[in-house]
Amino acid sequence: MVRFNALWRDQKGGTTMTTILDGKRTSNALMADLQTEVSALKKQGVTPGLAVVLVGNDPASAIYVRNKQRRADQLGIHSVMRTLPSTAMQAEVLAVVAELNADESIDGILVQLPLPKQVDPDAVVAAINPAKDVDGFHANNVGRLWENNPGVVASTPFGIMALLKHYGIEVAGKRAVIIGRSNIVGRPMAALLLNVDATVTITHSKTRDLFAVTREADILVVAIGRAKFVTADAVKPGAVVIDVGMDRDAAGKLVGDVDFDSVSKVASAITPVPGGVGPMTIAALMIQTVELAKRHHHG
Ligand SMILES: NC(=O)C1=CN([C@@H]2O[C@H](COP(=O)(O)OP(=O)(O)OC[C@H]3O[C@@H](n4cnc5c(N)ncnc54)[C@H](OP(=O)(O)O)[C@@H]3O)[C@@H](O)[C@H]2O)C=CC1
Ligand SMILES: Nc1nc(=O)c2c([nH]1)NC[C@@H]1CN(c3ccc(C(=O)N[C@@H](CCC(=O)O)C(=O)O)cc3)C=[N+]21
Repeated sequence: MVRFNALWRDQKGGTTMTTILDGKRTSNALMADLQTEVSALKKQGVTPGLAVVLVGNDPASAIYVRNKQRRADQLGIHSVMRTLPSTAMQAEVLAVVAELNADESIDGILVQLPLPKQVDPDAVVAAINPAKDVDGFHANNVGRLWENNPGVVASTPFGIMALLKHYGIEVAGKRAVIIGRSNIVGRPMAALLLNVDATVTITHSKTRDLFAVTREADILVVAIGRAKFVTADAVKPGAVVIDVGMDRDAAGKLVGDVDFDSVSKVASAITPVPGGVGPMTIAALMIQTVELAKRHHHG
């Protein structure tokens, strides 16, 4: 069921309900379907295997690691965690990746980003077997995405696309604006939206008059890493607003990059934090781990 909260005023001055895009509920629904698939695979003697490599102590990574472990356990996905200290050298990280590449019980490998500064993320990502690259970060998989060929894609953008689809939000022909150009969110998000015929603009810290650009958006995806950065004056009335941020406010509470209270009054649909993009990212990771396991065992 669609949940509503505020009323927003449309361009003709009428009032309309705002849809809260509930990532938690949507994720639970997708995981119920995936459970059937995992159970069927297990009957054939195949247990999907996921390995997570965590180096150091990034706070957003800590949340991610905890929640995906819980979901993997629930589904019966074999999940292993390799933790290295923040002082680990690049060679140690590469050695762990090599070991997981060779491990037959592992279908998907995910290296948590960011990595400590002495470790080059490009070198680590390049070392992952592209067939086990469940995050879709390897250049082979990034290339396939931009060529609009099927393959694994970054979990967060994949999860966002699944959420839009679940709520029946049309993308073709729409103006999509993304704030942020990271390899893990902004860039793959742009490619996925482009592949379904949105007109896409990517903005970043050097963008001039940022809010003039974001006000053009029918679909606005925000992945910056600054608490409540996007306020109502950045948003066109009726826009769909997707908040990727995992930030802390002054009181230490988990909040997004979007000021939910003001923006939910102008948006037609908006994701909350928590309970929006985060759970969809986990769902996407589980779906793609199972997909890789199927490819691995059945070709
Ligand atoms: N819910 C989830 O599943 C996930 C949540 N996250 C969260 O999303 C947020 C973003 O993550 P990530 O993409 O990895 O972050 P990065 O730090 O890698 O990228 C941030 C981007 O935001 C841009 N930016 C920074 N400040 C501004 C500004 N003032 N105006 C416009 N653009 C700006 C940067 O621009 P420039 O390139 O010019 O520096 C950069 O492109 C974080 O809070 C992170 O924790 C991340 C991944 C998954
Ligand atoms: N290689 C890599 N891939 C990533 O996708 C990746 C990463 N590294 N590094 C860190 C960021 C961050 N990230 C999150 C995913 C889910 C939640 C999540 O579950 N959020 C819940 C939080 C609920 C709670 O408080 O527990 C929610 O929003 O509802 C958070 C953060 C993925 N990232």
